[in-house]
Amino acid sequence: MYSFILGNESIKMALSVSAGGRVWRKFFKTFNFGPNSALKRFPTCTANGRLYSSSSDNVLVSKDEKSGIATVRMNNPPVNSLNSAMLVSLRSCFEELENDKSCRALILTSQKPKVFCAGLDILEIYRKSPDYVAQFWEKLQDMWLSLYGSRLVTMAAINGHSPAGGCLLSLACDYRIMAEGKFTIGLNETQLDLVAPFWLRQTMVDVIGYRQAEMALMIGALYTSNKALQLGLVDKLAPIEDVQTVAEEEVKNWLKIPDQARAITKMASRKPLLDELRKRKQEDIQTFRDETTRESVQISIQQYLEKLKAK
Ligand SMILES: CCCCC/C=C\CCCC/C=C/C(=O)SCCNC(=O)CCNC(=O)[C@H](O)C(C)(C)COP(=O)(O)OP(=O)(O)OC[C@H]1O[C@@H](n2cnc3c(N)ncnc32)[C@H](O)[C@@H]1OP(=O)(O)O
Repeated sequence: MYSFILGNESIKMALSVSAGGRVWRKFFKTFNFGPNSALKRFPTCTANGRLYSSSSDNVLVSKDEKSGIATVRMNNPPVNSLNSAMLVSLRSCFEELENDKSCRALILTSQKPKVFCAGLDILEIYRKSPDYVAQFWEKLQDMWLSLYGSRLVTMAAINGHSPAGGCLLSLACDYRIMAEGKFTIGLNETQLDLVAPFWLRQTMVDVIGYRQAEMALMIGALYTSNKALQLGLVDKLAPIEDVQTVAEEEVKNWLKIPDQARAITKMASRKPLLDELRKRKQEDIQTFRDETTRESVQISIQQYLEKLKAK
């Protein structure tokens, strides 16, 4: 019964051979997984289970065939900022791993230690047309839906700074291990005169609780690793050179839990937010487009860029 969750077809197969099939059937009927749900997609992986077709090298993927643990390394120098190409590569990589029946877990990390991800590429929202920023935002939504809604064990191995969109990626994972030291993490959007969208704010609330999230979001706080651990924003700290090894050990513990029960439990708790974004996708795109192209916001972004360059 507790076989891999590969998509709708294998779930149906598992149900038909299972004595407890009725229970699971009722579960899936009750939760009515939507069209983008990882649990509904049909697997398309090749015979050897590898289908990593990214045409660029901004995302590097390696997979241990024995354990089924894939490591996804962001590789967009100098700071892994999330531009359109990066968002598309990440999404396609997450989806390919999702559909790879031999993959059970994903570790997300940076190829360049000291910076996990600097967040959205600010240049993608600076003096761009409304249509361009709308398309950019949709790419972010789609990437997030694929990571947050993944059946896999997802672990962020945060080997450096992780502001804004870096924190968004981390919060979309199941567990976060961060490098000790001077590195920071948080949702600092308000410092750029931006407002984090409802789905991102909600993940912060879900992870650190209402009061702390409300405060952190309002002041756009960036926390050191120690403070982030104290708040529960990350789950564990490790010396920077050990972050990957600690992540692999932690994943192995998680993989002792039967995949199906773990993934269904995860989906049951994440489905409301996934559905809410799917339902309000266009409204969310419009808000982003209208907000970011406002002249006052463009001036704030320009000032922020100048501050970054002058650093
Ligand atoms: C309901 C309302 C809806 C409205 C919604 C509106 C907005 C929603 C936003 C939602 C979510 C996400 C937002 C974001 O992610 S915004 C981006 C925020 N990111 C940051 O604030 C981080 C900025 N970067 C840094 O703090 C540092 O670069 C660092 C990550 C700590 C790394 O430091 P260091 O290693 O010293 O590198 P440098 O600072 O020297 O940077 C190297 C070059 O990279 C450029 N850079 C850095 N970050 C970015 C970025 N995010 N985008 C574009 N470019 C970036 C930096 O300027 C340097 O360029 P140079 O070499 O040409 O000088």
